[in-house]
Amino acid sequence: MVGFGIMIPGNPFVLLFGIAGVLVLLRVLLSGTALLFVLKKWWSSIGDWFHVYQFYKVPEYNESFQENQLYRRVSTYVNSLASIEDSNFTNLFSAKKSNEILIHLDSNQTVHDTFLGARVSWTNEEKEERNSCRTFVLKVRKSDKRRILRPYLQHVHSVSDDIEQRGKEVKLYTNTETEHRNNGRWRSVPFTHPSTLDTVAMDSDLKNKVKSDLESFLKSKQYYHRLGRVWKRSYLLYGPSGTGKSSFVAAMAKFLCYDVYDVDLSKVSDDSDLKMLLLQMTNRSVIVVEDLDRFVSEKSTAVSLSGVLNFMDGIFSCCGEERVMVFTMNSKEHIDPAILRPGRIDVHIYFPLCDFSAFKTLANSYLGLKDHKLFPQVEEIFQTGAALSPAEIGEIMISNRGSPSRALKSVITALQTNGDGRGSGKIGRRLTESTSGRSVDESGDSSGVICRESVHTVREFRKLYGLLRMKSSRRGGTLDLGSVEKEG
Ligand SMILES: Nc1ncnc2c1ncn2[C@@H]1O[C@H](COP(=O)(O)OP(=O)(O)OP(=O)(O)O)[C@@H](O)[C@H]1O
Ligand SMILES: [Mg+2]
Repeated sequence: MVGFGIMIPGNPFVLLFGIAGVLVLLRVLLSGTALLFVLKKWWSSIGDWFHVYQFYKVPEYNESFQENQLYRRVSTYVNSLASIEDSNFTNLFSAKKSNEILIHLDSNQTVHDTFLGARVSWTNEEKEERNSCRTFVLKVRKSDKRRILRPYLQHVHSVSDDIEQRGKEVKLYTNTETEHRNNGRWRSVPFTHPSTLDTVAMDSDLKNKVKSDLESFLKSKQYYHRLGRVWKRSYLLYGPSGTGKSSFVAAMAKFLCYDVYDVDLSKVSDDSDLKMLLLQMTNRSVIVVEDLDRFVSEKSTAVSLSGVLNFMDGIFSCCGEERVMVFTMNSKEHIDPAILRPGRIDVHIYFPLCDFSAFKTLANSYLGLKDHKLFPQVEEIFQTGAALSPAEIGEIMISNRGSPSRALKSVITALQTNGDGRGSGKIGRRLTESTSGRSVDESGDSSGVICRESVHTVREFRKLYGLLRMKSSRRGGTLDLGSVEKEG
């Protein structure tokens, strides 16, 4: 009889070699199959039986609903780990550079990391419940925690700093409805508005003043702190529709390299909701409230006037630093004087309809024209008081960009038919004023924006623009050089 059996080699080395060979063969066969994944999971659970772990939570918001900066850093760090590719669920996004793909950890997924020989893991916890915020949970072996925790968190900090510096992308935040308040009220998209301070047509003196005002603001941390003031500055941009207010806000944010928070008052449920939104904004940001006059006069928001005033300079607005607040409106006429009272909004900038000088700037940028035989005719029409908004003129130029002569003729026709009288009295309004009690230039140089209290500066400025009569605006008590010119 011939028996079947497994031949066991007598030499132990041959035996070991054989076992190793079988394991390698198994590994090769199993790689890429679900079985390997299950085995790995078992192996890690067996490891977990032998260790005691410490868990650290990093929530997105702190108990006062302010953004936890560490959460943002951890998120940047975790999404940069190579091991994220081993996670079961990830989100893929196209990056700013068109051929780059970004991988982001999906909710409730875990990613592993090693540091100084210790193995740690991060889980991106996201609960379905209302009002619960997103949290990263760090898992560290108790035996490793004393040795690695501090240096590891420092490592997370410096890596995320590095990444953020390399690819700082300015973001535009918009507030969501109250019902969607999970994970905070702000949603962000990359801020890609094409406007810059160079592309906005406005009086070059005025533009330079605003530029130097912003520059001096950026350098004034110590100055504001010495005065016991919050390091923030507010601007009111007002003027007819299509004169470049929104474009200028975008240009300011780009110039400062700050994120933009665009507050939609129609989506704010009440005054305390507005405070909450303010608390959830980060530092180094431009906070914009567009069309404030409309919301206040039409009462198309649930926010009260006192809610708006508190937002501007109340105690809650002091919870952040290095912030620029910008309010836009079409006219100051129907606005409550409390909003315009001196000191409430630091700088007021008027955006006028197009005059001949602004027209030339637009013709240069839209049509590449420095001069043209039709320019004298255009100038003549402007002198009769005809005016259109830069948006209207820009539109005509864009649609006729193939033929500069046709574009200019169309502008002339539009000025003759639609622009009659709209521009009268506008020239003197291309001014800025400050109600903060300080010249914009912190060195005390009065060449900056006008201060309400600094009467000499105001007079000099008025002389400069040929405005000899001075009058306070009817209700606000704020200097409004534009209305003087208009009425005078
Ligand atoms: N001063 C300007 N210089 C260059 N382009 C301008 C200027 N004003 C307006 N435009 C162009 O017109 C369009 C509309 O401008 P924008 O939205 O900034 O006006 P606005 O003052 O905010 O108007 P509204 O009061 O209706 O919100 C933009 O595409 C912008 O490029
Ligand atoms: Mg606008």
